[in-house]
Amino acid sequence: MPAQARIIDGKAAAAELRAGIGREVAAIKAAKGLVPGLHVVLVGDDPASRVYVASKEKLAAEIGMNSVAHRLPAETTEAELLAKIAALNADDAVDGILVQLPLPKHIDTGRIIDAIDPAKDVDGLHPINAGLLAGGKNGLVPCTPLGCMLLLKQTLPSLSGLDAVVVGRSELVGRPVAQLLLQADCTVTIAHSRTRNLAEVVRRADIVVAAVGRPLMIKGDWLKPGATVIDVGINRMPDGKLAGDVDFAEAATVAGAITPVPGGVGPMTIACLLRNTLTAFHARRGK
Ligand SMILES: Nc1nc(=O)c2c([nH]1)NC[C@@H]1CN(c3ccc(C(=O)N[C@@H](CCC(=O)O)C(=O)O)cc3)C=[N+]21
Repeated sequence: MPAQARIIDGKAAAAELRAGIGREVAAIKAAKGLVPGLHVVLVGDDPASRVYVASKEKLAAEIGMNSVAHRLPAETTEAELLAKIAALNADDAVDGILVQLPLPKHIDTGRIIDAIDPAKDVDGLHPINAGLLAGGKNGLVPCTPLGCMLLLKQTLPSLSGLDAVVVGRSELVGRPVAQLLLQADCTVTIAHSRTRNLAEVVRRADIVVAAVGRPLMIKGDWLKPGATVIDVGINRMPDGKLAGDVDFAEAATVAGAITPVPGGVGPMTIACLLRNTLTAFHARRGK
């Protein structure tokens, strides 16, 4: 069967978003002589993390931000990482701090996230930012959920009243994207590994956000015809290729619109990280 769904071009949307941020960065530099600074902390040498951090560094530099990667050895202790974060918190030139996840097992991730100044938490993961989001008074909002919403808003004329099903309940994606969908007046269901009749639940959705980390889990016949599908999954397959959480080949024959992997949510995540860095800059020292 031929693909019918509109392919949502996250790569193009992200490039456009970055170009706009680049123009803002240039204007800030011209007017104030200040350069927003994004600092990414990477502990250890996970190959996937290395690639992501290099990509964040490159794209931040491309739009004229001050982009610094702090690469720490895998043996870095929790106390040493906390000291690094305290130094970045205290440095006025640092607008955004992102600690690349996952961290080595000997480090308590929650303790590290809690130590980041919420005003510099461009990942939006600090409990203060998560709490603000849950209350509908957004501080810094997690990048991937923000990217999902921008793609949805450019795809659909209105989100109000639509049935949205989020598959996955992670702190990084599932929970925050559900909050944003609720703010956009969707009727939101958060499904997860214990959900009964998952296919039936997903079939009710006008909007499906798949964020489970299980390759090709969501099949074409799980979808309501015409549904908008946002695939957050980025799974490395045995053949080396990337696949989403949605079976794209099947889903594209049923959905109204769908994000590809790669080229969908991933590039938007990084663009939204740059957006958040600018937001943090404005809130802290853009006044
Ligand atoms: N503190 C923290 N914040 C994160 O936001 C975070 C993190 N840790 N750890 C890892 C995950 C993963 N992540 C991705 C971002 C962009 C792409 C991306 O741009 N992907 C390209 C393909 C890249 C490729 O070819 O490998 C795409 O989907 O088109 C992927 C994955 C951010 N993460």
